[in-house]
Amino acid sequence: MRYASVVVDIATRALDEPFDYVVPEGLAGACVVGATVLVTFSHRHAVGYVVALADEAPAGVEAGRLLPVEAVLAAPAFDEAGARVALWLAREYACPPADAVRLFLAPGQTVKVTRAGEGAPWELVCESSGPVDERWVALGEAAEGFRPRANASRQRQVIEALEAGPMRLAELAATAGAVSQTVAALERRGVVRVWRARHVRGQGGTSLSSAVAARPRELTRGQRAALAAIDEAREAAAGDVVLVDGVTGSGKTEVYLDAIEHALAAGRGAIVLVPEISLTPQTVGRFRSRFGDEVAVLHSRLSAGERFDQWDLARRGEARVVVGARSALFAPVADLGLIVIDEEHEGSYKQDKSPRYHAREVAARLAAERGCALVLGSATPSLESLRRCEVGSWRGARWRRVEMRERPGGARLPEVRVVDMASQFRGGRRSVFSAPLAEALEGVRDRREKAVLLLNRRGFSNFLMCRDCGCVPECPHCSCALTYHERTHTLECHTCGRSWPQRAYPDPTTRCPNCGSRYMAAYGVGTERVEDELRLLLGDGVEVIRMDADATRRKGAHQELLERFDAAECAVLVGTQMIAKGLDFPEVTLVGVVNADTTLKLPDFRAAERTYDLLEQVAGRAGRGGAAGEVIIQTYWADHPAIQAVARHDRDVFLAYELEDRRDSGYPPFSRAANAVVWGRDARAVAASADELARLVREEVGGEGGWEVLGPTDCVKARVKDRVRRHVVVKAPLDADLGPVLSRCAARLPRRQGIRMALDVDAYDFM
Ligand SMILES: Nc1ncnc2c1ncn2[C@@H]1O[C@H](COP(=O)(O)OP(=O)(O)OP(=O)(O)O)[C@@H](O)[C@H]1O
Ligand SMILES: [Zn+2]
Ligand SMILES: [Zn+2]
Repeated sequence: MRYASVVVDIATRALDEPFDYVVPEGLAGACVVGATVLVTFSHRHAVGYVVALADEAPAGVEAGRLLPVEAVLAAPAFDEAGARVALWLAREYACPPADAVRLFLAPGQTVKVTRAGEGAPWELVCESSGPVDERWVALGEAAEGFRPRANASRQRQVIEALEAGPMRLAELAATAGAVSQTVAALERRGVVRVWRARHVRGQGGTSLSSAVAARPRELTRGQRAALAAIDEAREAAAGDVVLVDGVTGSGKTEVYLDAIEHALAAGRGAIVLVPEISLTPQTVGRFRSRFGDEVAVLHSRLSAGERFDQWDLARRGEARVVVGARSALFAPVADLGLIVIDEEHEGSYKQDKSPRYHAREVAARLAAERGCALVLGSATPSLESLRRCEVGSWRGARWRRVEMRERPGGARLPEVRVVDMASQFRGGRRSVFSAPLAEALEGVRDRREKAVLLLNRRGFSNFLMCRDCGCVPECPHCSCALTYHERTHTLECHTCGRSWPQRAYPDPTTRCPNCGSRYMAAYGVGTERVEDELRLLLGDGVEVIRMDADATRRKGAHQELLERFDAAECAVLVGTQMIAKGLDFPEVTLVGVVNADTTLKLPDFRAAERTYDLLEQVAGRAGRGGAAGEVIIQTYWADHPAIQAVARHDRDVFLAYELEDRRDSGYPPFSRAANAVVWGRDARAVAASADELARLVREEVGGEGGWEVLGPTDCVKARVKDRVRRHVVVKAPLDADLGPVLSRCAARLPRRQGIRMALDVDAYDFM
């Protein structure tokens, strides 16, 4: 007899353990680890996932009493190693095992057991995105004379992509986004042809020729050292970690490409994670031009069907390199040799909804389970990774750091100038641009070059402030400062999305809600104001491109703006955080940071680290080509170590200050920190639950060394969508079982109507 350990997936109940079932003779072939199965659980049908198999009945269980697996519903999506990682993830991040297992399932494939209503029969619903799309697309007869309308940018994108030759529809979608409707429209006019064909491997001749062309001339010394370390780690097959600590533009991506090539040559696959925002056609193109059809791409802008196709290419072994955002980590790449996480310091690798896992930590676990190497790359590594490399190991794996300090071809890091805005203001200057920055921008215009201007956070500092009492209007539902939008004269809440006409808030005469003063003035700057002042300063001869959350809301807009910037002769790109990452435009000679400080003042222990990362990354956009680059940082806190470190290209200036602070206050990387948030409409019930939770945790770990329970207190965002929020912050030693402790306490909490709770282990957001 075979026995299956099954994670049962029931929407209304968070079960925290797998359950055992008997595998009937007839299902023995199909009921393997990773399969989706139908079982009976507390007198009803339920979907489950097989996470382990055994030949003996589990200890302490009478085999005859076990229920059978009733049917196999879907082919396996993960193997034993995947199952072990899923169960570990659930424990580590205090989430139900079913949530963790679902990360590994085929995208868009859901199997549910539902019923129409109380008493109605249970029904099995299988939704799947179907088998791999074998459709091909090429330019058709009508392509010659066809001119897409000016606003049909998708059409233009599709046609441009196809000019290089026929493509699989799925591949086109992976580079250009969701295109099915565009392709259908073009097909009706004969501009493109679509046909079905079995994709045959090894006949994609085009990718091979470009592969040779794309190879760099010669690796730098740092690149060679990094590559050797990665090869060694992969061959050791023990989950070793290599941190590629390379200055901006030092050629980290080239190292990943070579390392993957070596892995493929050794018969092993690779997974590459990049932040969603950096997953542009350029980035994907670098991988495709090297590895052609071996590459599958996974990201959230694909339709469910397109994601399934890409995922299935990996499962069938046709694509051995998967490039994608966070969730690509769970792609079914057989014989994995390498996991690469680019920009490993990025906060977006922490998922902000359940399961609240951190891709870096899960990748380390996967690497250990699969016996592959983990490569972390960044110009500004996280303090956690730096610390582990200094210690030399973490959770049984070896961690080592390789430095790449030079840019290839002798390109130098840009000069950085810090401008003290307080003295600019005292000198009577009211513009958002200091004198040095204005002058530098004029220089860019006169020399017909390009500049990048960073505004720290969209509209964060662009709020109304009372000049008499300092009061800042807040959202009555979310207790955070309202953002002032000049164009529309509205005040907007960026937590819940509500907005008010400026004149209607707080009253028609725009008086201060606190003291009644009439001197309410817009404070700080938003991207729109910078855009306006820029046009005023530079006149018509310079293209000004604004890139912020508003300008990129539409699908594909982000990419179009970057292409406009690329194509322009002389241009300034103005934007928020999203312009700081990964842009590689050699003609950029000036980077200006309009307001470096806003993120420094956030109530979060990582505020200084985030500011340092952002400034160093954006500074790295300058001087990547032949011409020397210049960076100008405007700040009210010129002496802050985070800013001084960037000015001097010396990370140690920042580390010395920051590490001492973290050690003193007992925060990561010297400890772990979790955030438990309780929310609901009833403030008293919220308070009671939060109090109870804090008490339970204190009871369980109180007196143990290294543990500390803070709160409960109101969250910084104390109200969101009319829910009151309180939280408890728990600090624990590095080797503590933080997740299990919190789950146990949460399970003992008395249930209260309408009260919700989120446990965030190793949290990144404490607001
Ligand atoms: N050995 C080399 N010889 C010549 N050019 C190279 C070499 N390695 C990389 N390059 C080029 O240098 C530029 C920067 O390289 P790459 O994008 O890999 O750097 P990066 O470290 O990933 O940058 P960032 O930190 O900004 O993301 C690219 O245009 C790349 O093609
Ligand atoms: Zn006031
Ligand atoms: Zn709000």
